Amino acid sequence: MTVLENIIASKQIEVERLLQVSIPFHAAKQPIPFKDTIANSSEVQIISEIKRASPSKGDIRTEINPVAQAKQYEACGAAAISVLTDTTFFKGSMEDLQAVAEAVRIPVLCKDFIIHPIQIDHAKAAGASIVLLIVAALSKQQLHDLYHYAINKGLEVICEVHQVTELEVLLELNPEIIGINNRNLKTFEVDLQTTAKLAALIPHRDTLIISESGFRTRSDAILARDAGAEVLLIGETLMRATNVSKAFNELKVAKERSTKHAR
Ligand SMILES: O=P(O)(O)OC[C@@H](O)[C@@H](O)c1c[nH]c2ccccc12
Repeated sequence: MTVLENIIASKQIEVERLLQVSIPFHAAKQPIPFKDTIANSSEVQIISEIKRASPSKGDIRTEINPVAQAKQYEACGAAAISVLTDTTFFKGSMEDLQAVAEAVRIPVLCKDFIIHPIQIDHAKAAGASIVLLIVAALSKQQLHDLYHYAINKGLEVICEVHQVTELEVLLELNPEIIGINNRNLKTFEVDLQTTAKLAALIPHRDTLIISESGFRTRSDAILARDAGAEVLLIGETLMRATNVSKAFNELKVAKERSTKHAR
């Protein structure tokens, strides 16, 4: 069994449980726009992640105060905050997301392995503005159904791909936002070239491309920018940083790139 298969099996049990209980959250705020705020910026934007632990890295910072960390991200100029809400594998929770969403004025992404609409209901009720759908974790039908379910709830959706075959399935949906994960969720291998490889196959100029995972240095950020990413999703490097704003600014690059790379 791959890690992804393992996680999905645990999500199936979690969904059974969620279907038995009433939703414990009632977000006061409406979703906050994300994609439309990116277009006018002159810099590559950053989605900063609250990630206490992961199956690939083990404990990162389990004791973190997610609200204090998120407020630092917001002060740095993050475009959005991603909160890992899976407990079993990432030591996060929907309570983390709810606390963060209440404390910041920027959109919050529910970072989880969504396989059922009930998870989208919980994410929205906890205050998420964006949800993630991982193409590798879903059938084509599930992907279509969950995508439209979330959009109809007024949420924005980041559809995540890692392989060409996943991208081909996804493009039929004509999604507004595509997340290219540089990390293979089945092997945990990270290859920053994944973004360039897949971005070159995305035909619509107005599709927002987010490059996800593995960013440590400024040259990593430049590589993704030159491949066509307008947003970077960064977790571990910011979680481990002793000086968050210094680490953030290191990874913040101008949008401008040489014309030979332009899509
Ligand atoms: O910590 P990193 O390498 O900066 O990665 C962040 C983010 O991209 C990663 O957490 C992630 C991307 N897609 C996911 C899907 C599920 C869980 C986690 C992820």
